[in-house]
Amino acid sequence: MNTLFPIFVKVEQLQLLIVGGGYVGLEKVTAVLSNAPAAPVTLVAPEIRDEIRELAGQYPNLTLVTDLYHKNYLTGKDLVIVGTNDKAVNQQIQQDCKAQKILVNVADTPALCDFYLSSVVKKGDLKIAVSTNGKSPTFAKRFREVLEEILPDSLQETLDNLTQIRNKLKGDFQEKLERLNEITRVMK
Ligand SMILES: C[C@@]1(CC(=O)O)c2cc3[nH]c(cc4nc(cc5[nH]c(cc(n2)[C@H]1CCC(=O)O)[C@@](C)(CC(=O)O)[C@@H]5CCC(=O)O)C(CC(=O)O)=C4CCC(=O)O)c(CCC(=O)O)c3CC(=O)O
Ligand SMILES: NC(=O)C1=CN([C@@H]2O[C@H](COP(=O)(O)OP(=O)(O)OC[C@H]3O[C@@H](n4cnc5c(N)ncnc54)[C@H](O)[C@@H]3O)[C@@H](O)[C@H]2O)C=CC1
Repeated sequence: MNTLFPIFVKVEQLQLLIVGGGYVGLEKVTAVLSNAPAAPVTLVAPEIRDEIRELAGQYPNLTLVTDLYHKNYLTGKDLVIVGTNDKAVNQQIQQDCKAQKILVNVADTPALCDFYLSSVVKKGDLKIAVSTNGKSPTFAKRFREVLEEILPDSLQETLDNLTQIRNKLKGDFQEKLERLNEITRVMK
């Protein structure tokens, strides 16, 4: 059974730390910024890939720190993603986060993760997160591609129209709910 509880996080109002500046660091920072371009992100690692440095040029909210991890870097952080190539360091960071009740993801060790990243399908305001419970990230990626392909671009227009109707509808909650259910019945 997949017991993960999906939520959509307002990461733009949280402080995120990424530890590790290699391929995994790049993948994770790209995933975050492609969803939330203004999210405040700090990335710390002694060696940081050029692609990440280029991103920092594009995103003023991405702060790079060329240093080894130290517990002090957790101060003020809400979420941490760990992706160094040193298992012992990854484990230490996870323990430090748990001690401070900071939610942590250790990319290559599912057992040490409080949360997983997902494959994200985006069509305007519609966002669908795909999880395989850690079973196959590649399946999640492929399924994202399938959904992106089949969902029409006109979805945004539908959402905008529904928002207008939603804002115009008078009456109590129950009446509005019934009307909106009626209008969207065509989707079934
Ligand atoms: C548990 C989880 C924790 C987490 O990272 O949050 C995790 C763990 C691991 N990933 C590994 C490998 C790969 N990960 C990807 C890709 C993605 N991985 C992502 C999420 C997750 N990966 C979480 C579970 C998500 C779920 O439930 O499905 C995605 C969805 C989101 C993102 O990272 O942004 C993103 C696709 C984004 C997209 O394109 O849509 C690819 C493919 C590729 O890069 O093309 C490969 C190589 C092929 C393969 O192995 O499948 C390894 C082995 C490492 C090793 O061998 O050393 C582990 C560790 C382990 O499984 O033990
Ligand atoms: N979850 C996932 O999607 C995947 C996970 N992995 C695993 O993740 C790990 C990292 O992979 P890559 O990014 O490809 O490695 P990499 O070698 O490209 O980068 C490692 C990074 O960790 C940094 N680092 C090392 N010690 C550190 C410390 N004490 N403090 C801060 N930063 C430190 C290095 O400076 C470098 O930036 C590997 O163990 C790999 O097996 C690999 C592929 C996919």
